[in-house]
Amino acid sequence: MAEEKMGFFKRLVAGLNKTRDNIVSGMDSIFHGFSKIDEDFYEELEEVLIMGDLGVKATYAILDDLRKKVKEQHIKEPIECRQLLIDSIKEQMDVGETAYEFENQTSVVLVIGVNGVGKTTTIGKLAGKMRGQGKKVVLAAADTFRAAAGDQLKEWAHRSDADLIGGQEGADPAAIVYDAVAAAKARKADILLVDTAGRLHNKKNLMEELKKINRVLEREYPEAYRETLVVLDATTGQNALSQAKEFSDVADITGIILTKMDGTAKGGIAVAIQAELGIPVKYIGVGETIDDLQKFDSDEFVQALFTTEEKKEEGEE
Ligand SMILES: Nc1nc2c(ncn2[C@@H]2O[C@H](COP(=O)(O)OP(=O)(O)OP(=O)(O)O)[C@@H](O)[C@H]2O)c(=O)[nH]1
Repeated sequence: MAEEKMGFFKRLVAGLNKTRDNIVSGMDSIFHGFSKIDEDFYEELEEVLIMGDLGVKATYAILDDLRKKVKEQHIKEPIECRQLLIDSIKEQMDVGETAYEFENQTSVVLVIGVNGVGKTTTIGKLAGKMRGQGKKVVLAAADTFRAAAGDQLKEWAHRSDADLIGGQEGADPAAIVYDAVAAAKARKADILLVDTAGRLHNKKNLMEELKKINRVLEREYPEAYRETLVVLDATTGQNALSQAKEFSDVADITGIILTKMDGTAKGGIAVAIQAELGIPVKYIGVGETIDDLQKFDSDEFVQALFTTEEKKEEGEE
């Protein structure tokens, strides 16, 4: 079947193959390998969850919850823990309903992320998505630190049919944002997407830069709905989690975009991010083309993760 014909769920199931091998296969062999629920059973589960990048905090919370339910419901068979564990992961990931309000009104979306995580590609995909909904999109190339960043964004602006402002290497990012706001207003844009730098090794400068940009936006564009998204590379696992933590120290993050979820074994990081930080993963990147950005739904994610070979057929509809 052609890739583009695959249903959303089936694509998600397929994209999570390596993560599934990493987490669910290990769990299933524990469920089948143990004849009773004892300390060794919990210890082995703990190892699988930690190795699966769910993070220490979420792992402990999930196992505490499992122990509680096993006791309360007088569970005796290890295999009965499978569904309890699925429910528990979903509960830990619960961050309430994820809002996408910026899609429905005049808005400014600041996009932050360190080099190489897929920030530029993601902004291009987002621009394409918004253009696809008939929206007028302006891109602000305010990541002026890296020489090629502006050129790369220009290419994506062309591909997604969005207007581009800025991109001059070494220019003041806040000045670019100022110009971009003027352009967005003049052209009656629905969405202004701002590509900002994310140099975590210099947190103080980053904080100052974001403050300056925020001041410009508050002053010049108070009517616009605000969103601040951090782009993280799922293949970096725990590193992505620590980047998310560091960024949340310097900015009011409203959502995460996890890139490269296609084919990574470290997709469990989505659990760690939502469970530990309470910040919603709003989109996942599932490939390199303009259409490879999907809205993220944690229940669906956990369901897809635990969909085994024989159950995949059901998910294809
Ligand atoms: N497989 C896959 N590749 C992706 C995804 N998102 C981005 N990439 C690739 O990751 C690489 C880095 O993406 P960029 O957009 O250049 O990354 P960046 O964060 O903008 O990095 P700089 O431009 O260096 O700041 C590119 O080769 C992209 O095609 C994704 O969801 N899946």
